[in-house]
Amino acid sequence: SLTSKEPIDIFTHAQPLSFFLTKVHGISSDYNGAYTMSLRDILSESMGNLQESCQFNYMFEIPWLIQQYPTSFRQKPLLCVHGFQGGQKAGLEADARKFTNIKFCQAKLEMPYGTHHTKMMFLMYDNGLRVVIHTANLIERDWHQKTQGIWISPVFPKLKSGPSPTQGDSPTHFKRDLLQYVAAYKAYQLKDWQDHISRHDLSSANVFIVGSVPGRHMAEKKHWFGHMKLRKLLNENGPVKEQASKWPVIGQFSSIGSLGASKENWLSVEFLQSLATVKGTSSVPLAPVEFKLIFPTVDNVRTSLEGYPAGGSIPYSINVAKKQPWLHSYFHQWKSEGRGRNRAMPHIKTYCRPSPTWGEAAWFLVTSSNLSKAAWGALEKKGSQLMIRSYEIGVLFIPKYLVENAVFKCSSKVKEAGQKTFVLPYDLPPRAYTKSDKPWIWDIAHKELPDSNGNMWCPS
Ligand SMILES: O=C(O)c1cnc2c(C(=O)O)cccc2c1O
Repeated sequence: SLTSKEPIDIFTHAQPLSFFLTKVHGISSDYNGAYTMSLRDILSESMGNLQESCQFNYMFEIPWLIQQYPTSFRQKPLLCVHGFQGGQKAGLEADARKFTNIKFCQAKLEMPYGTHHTKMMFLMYDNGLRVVIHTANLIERDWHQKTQGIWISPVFPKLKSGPSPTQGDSPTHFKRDLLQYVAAYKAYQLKDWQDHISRHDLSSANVFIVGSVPGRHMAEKKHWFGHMKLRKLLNENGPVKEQASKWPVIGQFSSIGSLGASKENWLSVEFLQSLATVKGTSSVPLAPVEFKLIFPTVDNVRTSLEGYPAGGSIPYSINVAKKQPWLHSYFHQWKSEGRGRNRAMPHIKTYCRPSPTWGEAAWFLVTSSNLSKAAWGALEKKGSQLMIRSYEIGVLFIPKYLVENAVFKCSSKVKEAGQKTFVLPYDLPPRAYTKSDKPWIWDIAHKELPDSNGNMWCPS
């Protein structure tokens, strides 16, 4: 049906949810059709006649990136927004030396241990502006055999009435929040893109922005970013208590930070309180809410398409893991039978609130944010300020802005999905670790069993 169609047809078929996974090399074409895109697809002529673009990301392979643009677009102005400093910054600029159309913007990172994780594209066409928010680095390995998530906006037409921060906003305040996010860089190289955004009509945007910007955010700013923005959005637009207060919460990610000596330090109180927020309250959930975490096992990585090298993009370090053994009892395996991606290791990060029967969801978030305080923020000074170290961005899907129901019908079984089904990246219910399963840790040896290429993992 859709496997041979142009990218724009794949895009249209996936409306209004517009949530995609990246195509994966080495799996059946049945799972690389509907609801999947490659970077070449996203940048293709069928999606729009590109004039200039802006790529926010963490890692860039410049020659490979340029190759993903159609030949006719490779000389168009391209701004790359990164967080690199010193030698890494010099290396990036050297790689782009021969591409005179490429400029750089170095995002300021004033908080120690912060990174520029945000993965977003601004695509300016001759007929409007498209925004893409996703989870993949701009390196070939991230688009080859991993599971990555992508949200693609409609083409936002130009406002007839000239630039406006408020005209052309959506019921989800997408324009206001995107401008607020970009403004936080305080970077002169982004001024033209801030102007482009303000000159367009984003009223058709049907998702909420959940971004993170480094800093100590206090007073009203405390709810502008990180998990406190999610708490505010769920307080205003989440499921009602009567319906979902007993529903589980799922977190799925590809890296983990230091979360403290026990769950109460951050995960099960501050963070879960935000994820479990229902409309009208954000007090600690009445009945304890089940929190299930999906993170690859050593065996998931070993038997993956890439083998142990997949673990090179799953940077959970032994020095962090050994401090939080309590965390591993929350863990579930990576399973994606429905999407044909059991062996395509996750670099996608998602959070959602499914029903106990697993066929519905009250909300779904796809984001660059892993399970870390650096990404989501940690409350300080008796909860009066939220300290965030990194730049992150994601989009929150709320049913009433997308379908005629109060909940999403959800499934990973892409072959059975109806038009209004939220097609998930992984199977529900999540499958718990077995007694012998261990979480993937990237900086210890794994040499009991060879991987799918017959190799062992011996990091030095
Ligand atoms: O997608 C990203 O933003 C991102 C950031 N950092 C890393 C690291 C690291 O920071 O050591 C190691 C391996 C993969 C990633 C990665 O994929």
